Amino acid sequence: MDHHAAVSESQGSRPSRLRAALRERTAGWFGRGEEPPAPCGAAPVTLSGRPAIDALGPREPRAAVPLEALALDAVTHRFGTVTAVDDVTVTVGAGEIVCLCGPSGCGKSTLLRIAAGLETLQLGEVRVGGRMVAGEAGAVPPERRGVGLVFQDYALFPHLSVLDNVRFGLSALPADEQRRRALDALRQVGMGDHADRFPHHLSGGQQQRVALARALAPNPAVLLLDEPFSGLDARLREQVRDETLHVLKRTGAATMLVTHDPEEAMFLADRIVLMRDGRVEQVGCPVDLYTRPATAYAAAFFGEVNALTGVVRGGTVDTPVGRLAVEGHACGCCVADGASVEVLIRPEALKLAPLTDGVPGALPTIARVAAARLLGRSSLVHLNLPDGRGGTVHLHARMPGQFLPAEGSHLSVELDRTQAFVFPASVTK
Ligand SMILES: Nc1ncnc2c1ncn2[C@@H]1O[C@H](COP(=O)(O)OP(=O)(O)OP(=O)(O)O)[C@@H](O)[C@H]1O
Repeated sequence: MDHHAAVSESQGSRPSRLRAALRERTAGWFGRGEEPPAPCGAAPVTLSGRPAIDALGPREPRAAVPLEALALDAVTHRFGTVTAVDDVTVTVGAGEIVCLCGPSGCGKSTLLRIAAGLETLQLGEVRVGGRMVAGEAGAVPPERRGVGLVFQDYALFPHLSVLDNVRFGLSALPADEQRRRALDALRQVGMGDHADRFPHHLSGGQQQRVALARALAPNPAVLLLDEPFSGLDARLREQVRDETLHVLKRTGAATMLVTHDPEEAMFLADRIVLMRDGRVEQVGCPVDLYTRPATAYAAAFFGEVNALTGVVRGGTVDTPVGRLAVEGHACGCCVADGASVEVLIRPEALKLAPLTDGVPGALPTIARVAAARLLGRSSLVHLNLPDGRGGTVHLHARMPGQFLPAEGSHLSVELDRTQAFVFPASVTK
C-alpha cells in the first residue's frame, strides 16, 4: 500500500492538504458570489491544436505555437534538511504525456505541486507555454497558470452535484456557457448522463472521471495528475487509466502525471522521468527505459531482474548462462580488467527449451527446474544452475503462455543478450 492510503485525512494527509490549498486558492472565486480575479497580465498562451488557456474567459482563437507546454527548469526544493527535489529539469511538450515515476519519497509529488503553484518555488523556474509562472520575478497563483489538476482522492466537493463540481473554475463565464462547457467535459469522459448526481452516488472510477472532466473543462494547456488511479482497485484501475489515456490524447492536453507504478508509467507515458532521491535518474520513452536502462536502479525499477555479480576479463564477464561483452552494455562506460560488475538479466531473456539429443554445435547451458508456475499470460520457471564456482545459482525465467516443465527436469537455457545489462558494481549501490 502506498503511504497516502495509509494516512487518514484527519491527520492532514497530503491529498487533504492539496485540497485545502486548492480551496484556499480559489475561495474568492467559487461559490461565494464574489467577482473572480481579473485575468493575469500575460496574454493567454495557446498550443498547437489546443484552445487557449481560457479558464477565466471565453475561448480565444488559436495563436502562437510554443512546443514547450510546461517546463520546470533547474528546480531545487528543500523541506528543512531534506532536499526533496535536487536541480531537476523537466519539460512537457504540447500534447505529450510525461510521467514522473519513482519510489515513495523520491520527490515527484513535490515537483508536480511546484508546477501547480501549490508549493512555493524556492530555486529554479517554472514556465507554462513559454511564459514564466514562477521564478526570480515572483509567482503566478495556481488558478491563473492555465493548468488543470487531478488529485489522488479526486477532491470533489461532496455537497455539489457533478455538474457544479465541473463548473468549478468556469465561474467567470456566463451561466449558460458554464453549463455547456461543463456538460461538454462530462461527455468527453463518458459522464454526461450523471450531471445531476452527487459524488457519493458515484463509484471510484466515476469520481475519477468527474475529477478529470473538472480539470479539462477550462481547457487548460497543461494537466497535472497526482497518482490519479491509486484509489481504484486493480481491475478498475486498468480500465480507467485506459479511458484516461484516450481522453488525454483526444483533448491533446500536455500532461504531467505522477505515479509510483512503473507499469502505469509505461502504459501512459510518451516519456518517463525516472526519479531517485530528488534527482532525475533517466529520461526516455518507455522502450528506452526498459531496454536501455542507464543504471541498475533503472533496470530494476522497470521490471524484474536476476541480479548476479561478476568480474571483467578482457572486456567480457562470465555468467552462469553465458559470456557477456561489457562494452556496449547499458552503462556505456569502460570497465577495467578485474573490476567487479553487476549483471542484471531479465527473466524473459532466458529462453528455455527441452533437452534434445544430438543437437549440433556448442553444448547448451543446462538448468534444473526447481519449480514452475503459470501466472496467466506467462509462466515463471525457477531454475538452479552451476555458478561456475562449485555452488549453484537460482534464476527466474519467464516464458510466454503455459510452459510448465516438471520439477527436477533439465532444460537448455539460451540467453538473449539484449535483455542483459552490465553495470560497474560501484555505481549500482
Ligand atoms: N510538507 C513537507 N514537509 C516536510 N517534508 C516533506 C513535505 N513534503 C514532502 N516532504 C519530503 O520530501 C521528500 C519528497 O516527498 P514527495 O512527496 O515529493 O515524494 P514522492 O516521490 O511524491 O513520494 P510519494 O509517492 O510517497 O508521495 C520526502 O522525503 C518527503 O518526506
